[in-house]
Amino acid sequence: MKNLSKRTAQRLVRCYYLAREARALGVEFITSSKVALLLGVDETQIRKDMASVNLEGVPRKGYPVEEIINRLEEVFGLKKDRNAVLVGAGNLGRALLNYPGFLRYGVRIVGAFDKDPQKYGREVGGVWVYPVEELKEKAKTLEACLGIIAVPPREAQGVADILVEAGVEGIWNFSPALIRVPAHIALRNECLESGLVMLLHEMEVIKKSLAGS
Ligand SMILES: NC(=O)c1ccc[n+]([C@@H]2O[C@H](COP(=O)([O-])OP(=O)(O)OC[C@H]3O[C@@H](n4cnc5c(N)ncnc54)[C@H](O)[C@@H]3O)[C@@H](O)[C@H]2O)c1
Repeated sequence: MKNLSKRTAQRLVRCYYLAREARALGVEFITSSKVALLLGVDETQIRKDMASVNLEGVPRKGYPVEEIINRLEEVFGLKKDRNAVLVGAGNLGRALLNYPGFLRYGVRIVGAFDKDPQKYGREVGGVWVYPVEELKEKAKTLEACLGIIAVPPREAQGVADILVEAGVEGIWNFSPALIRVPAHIALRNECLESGLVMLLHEMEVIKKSLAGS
């Protein structure tokens, strides 16, 4: 299988959620036209996307929902168990530590770190919070391959550098800082604030166009 383009991967992630929803409703097959309609994309594109991960439909029935889920979990590497460490046990960090949903993707947060003595030396969501000075060593012993950053933006690059030294393979950055990592590290910047700014901007644009019409 060739490497997926970013766009194909994004569409397939949405197909994956759709298939899970369908399974929860007891649906066994889903047609490309239904997927296309629900995702708001062209049907031919959906067939191409499915074919790119070797998924084939059954004539007059569609794609087997269970097969979509299994195949995409394989493609996205969701069948592996992975340990993660979280840095910054503040408001957002605590919410992430208390969220059990990452386990569904094989991701277990096995340790948290903070620089504030009021925050470390206790458990949050069943995860022990250590002083950040122990991050590099502990992330190694805890065999963490994923680092989650929930510190203020000015601290994010320093934390990312330590995570890289600790040997993580991926960083999930929730701070708005644009951090830099070496090419062999996967990086995802999850800036909720910029999503909010885009939404507010869209609201303004819609309002203006309605006022002008
Ligand atoms: N709270 C939210 O809903 C939210 C939403 C979107 C984005 N964010 C972003 O997430 C980050 C955290 O936000 P928050 O609201 O949780 O802030 P917060 O101030 O509540 O928590 C930040 C935590 O990081 C710790 N910290 C600071 N520097 C550190 C370092 N070098 N090493 C280890 N720990 C360190 C602090 O002691 C604190 O516990 C920010 O970058 C923020 O912009 C937060």
